[in-house]
Amino acid sequence: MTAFMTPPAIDAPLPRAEFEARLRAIGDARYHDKHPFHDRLHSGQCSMTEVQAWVINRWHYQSSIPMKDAAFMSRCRDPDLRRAWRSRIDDHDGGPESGGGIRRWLKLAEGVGLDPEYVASGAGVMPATRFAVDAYVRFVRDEPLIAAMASSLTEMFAPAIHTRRIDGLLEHYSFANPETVSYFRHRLTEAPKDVRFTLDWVLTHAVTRADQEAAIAALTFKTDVLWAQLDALWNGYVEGRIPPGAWQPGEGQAR
Ligand SMILES: O=C(O)c1cc(C(=O)O)c2c(n1)C(=O)C(=O)c1cc(C(=O)O)[nH]c1-2
Repeated sequence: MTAFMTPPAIDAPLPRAEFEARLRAIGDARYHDKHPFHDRLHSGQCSMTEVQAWVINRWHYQSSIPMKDAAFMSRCRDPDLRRAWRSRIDDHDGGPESGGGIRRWLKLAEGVGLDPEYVASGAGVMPATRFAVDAYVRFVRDEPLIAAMASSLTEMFAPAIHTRRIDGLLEHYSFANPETVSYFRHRLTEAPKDVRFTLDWVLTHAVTRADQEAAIAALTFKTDVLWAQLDALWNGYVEGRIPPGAWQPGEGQAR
C-alpha cells in the first residue's frame, strides 16, 4: 500500500464468503451438538427418566417455534418473504389430518411412555427452559429483521445432529422405531430448505458491517438459547436438582 492509498475502513463489510465463514464458525465453536447431554442421549447412556425429561422440556421449544415464526411474519411487509417463511409453520403444524412436527413430537412422547396430553399441556417444563425459549421468541419478535432471520441459522448445523440422533436412538433404545424418530427424519429435508432461503437472504441483505455483526451476534445468541436448555436438563435430571414446580419422575405417564 502506498502512502496515498486510503486504508480500508475498520468497519468495511466482510466479503460474502468471509461473512458466511464467520456464521458457520459459530456452529463449530458453540452449537449444542457439543453439549455432554447430547453425547449421553445419543450413546444410549440416558436413563428413561432423562429421556422423558428431555421430551417434556423440548416440547416447549417445539411448540414455541411456529409461534416465533408467526411473530416474525407479523412484522414482514414483503409478501415474498412471508410466502417463503410460512412453510416453516406448515412444517410444524401440518394439515388437520396429517399434522406436522408438533404431532410427530407427541408420537415420540407416547413412545417414551408419556401421556401426550400431559406433555402438550406444558406442565412440568423447567423455568430455565421457559426463560431460554421465551427469550428466543421475544428476540425474533423485537429485533431487526436480519437479526431475527439470522437467529434461525443454527438450522445449518442441525442435520448432522439429527442424523446422529436417529442412528443413536435406533441403536440404543427400545422405544425407538420409524414412528418415534419420524420427527427427526422430516427435519432432514425441512431444515436445509429453511437454510437455503434464509442464509442467502441474510448474506445478500446484510450489506453493512454493522448488519453483518448483528447477524453474527444473533446466531451466537441462539446457540446460547439451545445450550442453556441442555444445561438446565443436566442440572435437573442428571445431577438431580429438579427445580420447584418442574416435572417429577413418574408424573404424566401414559395411561
Ligand atoms: O434437534 C435439534 O438439535 C434442533 C436444533 C434446532 C436449531 O438448531 O435451532 C432446531 C430443531 N432441532 C428443530 O427441530 C426445528 O424445528 C428448528 C426450528 C428452528 C428455528 O430456529 O427456527 N431451529 C430448529
